[in-house]
Amino acid sequence: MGPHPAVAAIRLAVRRVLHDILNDQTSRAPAGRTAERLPSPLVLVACSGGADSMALASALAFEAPKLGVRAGGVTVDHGLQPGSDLRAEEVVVRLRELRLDPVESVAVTVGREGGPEAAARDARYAALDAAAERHGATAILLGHTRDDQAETVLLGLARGSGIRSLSGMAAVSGAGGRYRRPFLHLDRQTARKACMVQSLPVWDDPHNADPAYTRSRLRHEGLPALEKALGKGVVEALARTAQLSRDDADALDTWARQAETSVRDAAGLLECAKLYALPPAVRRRILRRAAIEAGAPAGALFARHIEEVDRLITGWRGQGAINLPGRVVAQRQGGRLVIRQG
Ligand SMILES: Nc1ncnc2c1ncn2[C@@H]1O[C@H](COP(=O)(O)OP(=O)(O)OP(=O)(O)O)[C@@H](O)[C@H]1O
Repeated sequence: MGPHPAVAAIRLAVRRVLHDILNDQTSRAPAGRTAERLPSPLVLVACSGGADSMALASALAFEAPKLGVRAGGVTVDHGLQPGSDLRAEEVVVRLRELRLDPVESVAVTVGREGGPEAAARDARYAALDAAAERHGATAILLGHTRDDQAETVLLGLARGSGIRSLSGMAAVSGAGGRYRRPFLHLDRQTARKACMVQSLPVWDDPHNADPAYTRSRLRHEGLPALEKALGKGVVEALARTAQLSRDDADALDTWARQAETSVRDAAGLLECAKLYALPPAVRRRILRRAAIEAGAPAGALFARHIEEVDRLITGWRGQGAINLPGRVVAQRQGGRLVIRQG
């Protein structure tokens, strides 16, 4: 008898990603080095001890040896709750029980910038990056599920900042494609079930149920209300929206990069008449890139800033300079758009 369907599903998802990692390694290898002669790659699982990442750890532990991949694990102690260090040690024990090696717990200090969720995320990714460097890991697996993806799309929708923010999380991201999300097409229930049938103890993060956090409210109130109103398929539809939006956003980014050279004059200044002729989605991307290049921090540059700069092109009536974050100033001068740090 084969494994339980939930266990089969998590293993298949991880197997596919391990194959991708091995293929990438082969295609990047110097000419003449065959797969047999390449060092066995190390893949780490980022594990909070929650159901999603415990399921991921168990599937990695099962699949990696069969493919000649070394498998390890990292848990990050955010230090946000009393006893979080003990819990991290427990996660370490559970990962070792799965025969992952190396396994480590990393303590981080969470700052305040961008709010509690963003600050914890920044600290976590910095620690995971450092762990990957320290151990020479080829990839780090994250346990984000289809449900997490649906939540991310809704958060992007509420921000109202275009299809890039609707495109959610990428299956592959980070420096050199370091981060992989094998469960992005799998629902949270499957991961939880896989832990249950394998008798894997899981830890439920109290933050996940804390209504003080936006994502938690969305998970426990927003999405259930949407499912009630629109039907059960809404999570899947939102995740599909993410994929379609990502493809569209990538295409528009490419278009904007190509168009950018043709709207600059010999001195490299942006020509307003040529910008005017472009579709708004392409033009706004060029304006955003120009503002970031001039020194505006990407995270502080909102759609309303770009819309204002855009009006210098499409709604010109002699208005003055526009102030952007990072002391960047955009102004129209003799048919040219000048964006620079003031
Ligand atoms: N403290 C942590 N240490 C290591 N990795 C983490 C930690 N917290 C989150 N991660 C990684 O990020 C992924 C997403 O975490 P997040 O807390 O957003 O989602 P989740 O649905 O609660 O996941 P999980 O059930 O695995 O805790 C996790 O699956 C895990 O891979």
